[in-house]
Amino acid sequence: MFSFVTRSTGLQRSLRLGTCISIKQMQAVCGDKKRYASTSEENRRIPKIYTKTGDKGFSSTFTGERRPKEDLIFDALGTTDELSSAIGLAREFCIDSGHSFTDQLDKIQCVLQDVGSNIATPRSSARDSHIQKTKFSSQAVIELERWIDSLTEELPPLTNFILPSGGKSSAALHVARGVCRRAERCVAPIVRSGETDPEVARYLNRLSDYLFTVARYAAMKEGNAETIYKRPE
Ligand SMILES: Nc1ncnc2c1ncn2[C@@H]1O[C@H](COP(=O)(O)OP(=O)(O)OP(=O)(O)O)[C@@H](O)[C@H]1O
Repeated sequence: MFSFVTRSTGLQRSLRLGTCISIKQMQAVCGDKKRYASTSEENRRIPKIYTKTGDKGFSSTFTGERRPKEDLIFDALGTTDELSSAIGLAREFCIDSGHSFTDQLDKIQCVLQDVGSNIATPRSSARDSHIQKTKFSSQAVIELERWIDSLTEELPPLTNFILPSGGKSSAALHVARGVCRRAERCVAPIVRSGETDPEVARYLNRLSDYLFTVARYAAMKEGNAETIYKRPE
């Protein structure tokens, strides 16, 4: 028999994964949205954000496995979350400056939710249904490449090493780029061990190039000079 309690608990866990909730996954956990919407008043009570189940230094993957919090999976999941937060902050500066590319940053934050879903579903404990629901599409990499190429067409060629600079939007995008490269380092070992989809690593690798390019683009559009590396005297 369908047990909403079990599914609701799963949804709460999924929602608390933070980086790994997507509509696809919510529907996966809830069965479907209609079913979720038609639950009784009692079941619709707002759940507490804390379950205390993580207090002893262990947490759950989306496949239901318990692992220590220092596990490579949580490291990669947490760093992807930091990356999305860094992009979110940069996006706020970019909106204030009226940049045209903020919808790209929105889209990237959504894709990073899917990256989180993939990471939170280690292949060694995933069932076929988990794998299908959290499959990461290579389409997102192609889209990033298109954006990079189009922004690059407007930029003057790079002739020097530039330092993170060029105004608040640009500098914040460089911070996000640094976090992206850290996320890439965290993901590398879990891709190598077969736990995570290699497309996730490709996406993060391309995303740091996008963030570098869009940081330069933001500086250019705002008329801000980028600081050029000079050998210290
Ligand atoms: N420190 C962490 N860094 C990255 N990911 C984490 C961390 N702790 C938990 N997670 C992942 O994020 C999800 C949501 O985090 P949450 O803090 O709610 O988990 P928890 O600590 O196990 O539970 P609770 O906070 O209710 O005791 C977890 O199910 C787990 O997959």
